[in-house]
Amino acid sequence: MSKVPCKILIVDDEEDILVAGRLLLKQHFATVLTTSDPYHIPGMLQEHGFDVVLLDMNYSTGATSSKEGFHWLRQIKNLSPATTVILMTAYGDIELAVRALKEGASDFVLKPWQNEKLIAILKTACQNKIGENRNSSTEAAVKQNATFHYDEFIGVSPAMQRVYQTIDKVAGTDANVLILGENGTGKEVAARALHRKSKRADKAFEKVDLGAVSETLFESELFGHAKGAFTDAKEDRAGRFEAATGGSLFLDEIGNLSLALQAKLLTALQSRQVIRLGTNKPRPIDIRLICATNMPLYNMVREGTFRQDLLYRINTVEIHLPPLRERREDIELLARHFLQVYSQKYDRPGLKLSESTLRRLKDYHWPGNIRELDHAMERAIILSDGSELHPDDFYLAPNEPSQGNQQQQAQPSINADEHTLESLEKMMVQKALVKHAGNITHAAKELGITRTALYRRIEKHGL
Ligand SMILES: Nc1ncnc2c1ncn2[C@@H]1O[C@H](COP(=O)(O)OP(=O)(O)OP(=O)(O)O)[C@@H](O)[C@H]1O
Repeated sequence: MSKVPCKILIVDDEEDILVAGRLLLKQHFATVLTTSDPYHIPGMLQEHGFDVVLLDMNYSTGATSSKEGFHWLRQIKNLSPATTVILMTAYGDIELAVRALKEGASDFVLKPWQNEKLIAILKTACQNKIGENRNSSTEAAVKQNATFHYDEFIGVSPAMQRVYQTIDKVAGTDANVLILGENGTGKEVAARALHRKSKRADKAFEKVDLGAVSETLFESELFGHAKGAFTDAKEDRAGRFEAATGGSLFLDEIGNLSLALQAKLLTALQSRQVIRLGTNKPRPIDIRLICATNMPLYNMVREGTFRQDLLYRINTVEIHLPPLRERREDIELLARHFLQVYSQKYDRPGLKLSESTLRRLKDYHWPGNIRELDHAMERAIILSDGSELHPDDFYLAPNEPSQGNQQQQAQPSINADEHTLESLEKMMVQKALVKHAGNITHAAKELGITRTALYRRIEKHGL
């Protein structure tokens, strides 16, 4: 009996179902893969480009609300619109199944299934696919599909799927969210996604970089001031809390706040009101608070540099953004995304990544995470010649046994006796660039020189 040339994925958290399904379907269809972890769906879709996904509706033990099934149904339709989804539901879930059909599922089977019926449903689905795919394989369509996006995130790794699901769950609530992750992992992207998916989406998203607000301006910046409250206060001004009314307030770099300012922020959050400097009128605040930091807040609480009560106020829900080196399956997707963006920007159509470049990018430890990959791709595209990017076009530091940028990386020490002034300067510049993942502003700040002076030195030393 010849098998139907169709690729099927079965997703169910019960191993017995997967084994039974695989044994049955392999007799009739060319490719049958299974997974018990729905977080692997996006990665598997990208790799194999399935024609049909047979999807269970409930996952966490005992869950029967089918919420998860709907989440994964939407993910599949978003990532790979050409893939047919057939749902598996228990008897009694018919209403849910009907809702799922409206949301894009093609059909449903009742569990426990009848073998002939399941095969018939899948054959019909596959035959329809074969008709549709005569000219283009689903795999190619999936690979070319630029919609491996969740909001503005690119990434199919299970680690990122967990992040997307948390954002989906929490966005509709007013819970305070704390986003943790190394530099450049996408904390601001996550904060904006939370806002866009919330019921506050049509109101302001106010971002305050607490690392850049001075002690003296903190209160006026956050709570506002009245005319004449201090020398430069020429007129009444609302602070960021008020500006964010009805919307979201994103406090970035919250780990950089001094203890004195932490106390002021906590008071405002506890009382849910602010008082503009130079006035005594409390104004109620109506904001959704999102905070972010790359600092180890829990350690800081232990060391006494971050208030525990403030931490508990801001961390109702925590989102941890994994470093890029812990989700290597996303590197190629991101690299291709930036290739597309910058080859368009710099008018280099048709530019490709060589196989050896891809290998190098996937092996690298990316201490500056996605921001570093973004900059590395842009720089390589600007500096490269020819139609392909090669490993030499990238300025990447040697891989270190790094734990990333949350703890300071061990930098090779420099023995001044062994070098000339010139070579020392080159090494210092190099070291600062690596530490700050090519970020000129930060590297210049660390070196105590201006950005222009740093650019001059980069050019001088051919870096
Ligand atoms: N998953 C992703 N897909 C595509 N682009 C991303 C993703 N994550 C981050 N980026 C991009 O990487 C850059 C850094 O992201 P972002 O500013 O959100 O990081 P961050 O964690 O807030 O960094 P920092 O701690 O330095 O403020 C941005 O240009 C952002 O658009």
